[in-house]
Order: sequence, then structure tokens, then C-alpha cells
Amino acid sequence: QAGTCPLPAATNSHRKDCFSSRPASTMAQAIKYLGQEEAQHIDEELFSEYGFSVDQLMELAGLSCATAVTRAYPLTSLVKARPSLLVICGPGNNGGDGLVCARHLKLFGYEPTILYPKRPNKPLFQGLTTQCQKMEIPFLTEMPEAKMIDEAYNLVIDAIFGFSFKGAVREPFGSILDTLKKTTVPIASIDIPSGWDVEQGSTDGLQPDMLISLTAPKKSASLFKGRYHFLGGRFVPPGLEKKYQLNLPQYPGTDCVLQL
Ligand SMILES: NC(=O)C1=CN([C@@H]2O[C@H](COP(=O)(O)OP(=O)(O)OC[C@H]3O[C@@H](n4cnc5c(N)ncnc54)[C@H](OP(=O)(O)O)[C@@H]3O)[C@@H](O)[C@H]2O)[C@@H](O)CC1
Ligand SMILES: [K+]
Repeated sequence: QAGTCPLPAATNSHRKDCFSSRPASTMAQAIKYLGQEEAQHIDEELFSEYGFSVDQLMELAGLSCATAVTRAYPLTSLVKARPSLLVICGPGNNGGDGLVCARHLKLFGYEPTILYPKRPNKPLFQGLTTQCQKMEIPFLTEMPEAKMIDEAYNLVIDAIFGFSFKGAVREPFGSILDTLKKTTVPIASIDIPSGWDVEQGSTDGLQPDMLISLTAPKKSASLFKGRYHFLGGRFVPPGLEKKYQLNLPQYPGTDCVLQL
């Protein structure tokens, strides 16, 4: 049965298992794709039962995203003279991941610019914003036109909405997403392509080139058609992984990301 793997969205390691002669009982099970409520329960449990703080996990999530971006789009591969990136941050924790990601990318030698149109009045987000400002990362006051984005940036990082997104997109993000759909520059989405239903995806939504799933992929990730799907957020305690039967693949060595 060469070339036909029965597992959907199989990882490289799963694919290997499909073609190996190992008995079925020892085969790695496919990684779980989470529904919206399940993703939210895991998130809550990490804070309530396992004692993590939001900023701790956000730092690890954002670092994973920056690391994955350097793997898919190394500095030497960028087509523009400057290693410019546009990071668009939304009003929730997905936006916070974007701020952390931008800060690390600056340390990795990229030149991020941030658009952060709706800023929550909370010390966590204010601190992350200050850190970026002190790192001399510029903040835009409005969304540029699609043509300008294509001319100025190598990549757009979409940190607008994550697993709590629901319903029809409200402004200003509706217009921002409409502009993004007109761009041709690659888009890297953090956790979920923004505007996609967390489980059902979207037929006329963004089509990112990269998706970085955090903790575990969400159901809509099975509809992702871009070139790079990475897993990040290597912070799940084994007890929690077991309870939710996440079947996470083994991260190599000390890496904080894994290409699926
Ligand atoms: N455990 C993990 O895995 C970790 C997860 N992490 C990250 O957290 C992310 C989840 O974060 P989250 O829960 O804050 O929600 P998220 O999706 O960023 O935004 C929700 C906000 O968007 C808005 N909004 C919603 N619908 C809308 C609409 N239709 N149209 C317009 N606006 C809409 C609404 O704001 P409002 O309008 O109510 O002010 C709401 O507050 C997750 O995906 C991952 O990236 C890591 O940081 C740490 C570890
Ligand atoms: K996103």
C-alpha cells in the first residue's frame, strides 16, 4: 500500500509508522485536533489546576511562534532588502502572543512593525506593549493598504484572533481582514487563521502560508492548505496531555517547535 497513509493530517513520524512493520498496538496515535470548548477547558485548567500564569504561557507561546517563523522564513530567504515583517495583534491573548513573538523576532534579527488597534486596559498587555516600544519596534496607527503591505513587508504575522473567536467579525477587524485577503505576501497565523471558525474553518477567509498551532491543533487546522504547519507551546504537563488524550508528538531534543 505504498503512499496511502490511513491517518488524516499525519505527522512525519505518524507517516513513518504507517509504512513500518510495527504491530498496530505500538503505533503512535494521531495527534488530537481540539474543538473550541476543549481548547478553552485545557487553557483554564493550565491556570487553575496546574498553577501557570498567563504571562508565563504567553511567553512560551510567543517564543515558539518566533522560532517557527525563523525556521520557515530564515533571514537569508527573505526577498526584500530589509527583513521587515508586519505583526497584527488582536484584543485577546492571541494578540498578546503576537506582541511576544514580535519582541523575539526583533532579537532574532528581523524588523517587525506592529499594528495593535484595540488594546485591553490590563497590566499584562500594557507591559508587553512597553517592552516592544523599548525594543524600538514601531507601532502603526492604521492598517496600510494591501499594495503597500505587499511592497513593504516580507511576511504578515496574524495574531488577531485565537480559539475564543466567535460569530461575525466586528470592526475594526472586519476591514483589516478584508485588506489582508487582498495581499499577496505570505501570512503566518498564530493558533488559528483569523476569521476562521475554530472548528469549521472558512471557505472565503484568509489562506495563510503558515499555521503555528499552540498546545494542540484546533479542528479547523485540518483544512489548512498552506506550506508550513508547526506545533508550538511545549508546556503541556503529561497529566493534562493524558486526560485530554492529546497524543502530542515528541518534540526533538530541546526544541520548542515541531513541524507537522
Ligand atoms: N492554553 C493555551 O493554549 C494558550 C493560549 N494562548 C493564546 O490565547 C489564545 C486565546 O486567547 P483568548 O481566549 O484571549 O481569545 P482570542 O481568541 O485571542 O481573542 C478573543 C477576543 O477577540 C474578540 N472577539 C471574539 N470574537 C470576535 C468577533 N467575532 N469579532 C471581533 N472581535 C472578536 C473578543 O474581544 P472583545 O471584542 O470582546 O473585546 C475577545 O476578547 C489562543 O488562541 C492562543 O493564541 C497563549 O497565550 C497561552 C497559552
Ligand atoms: K490568529
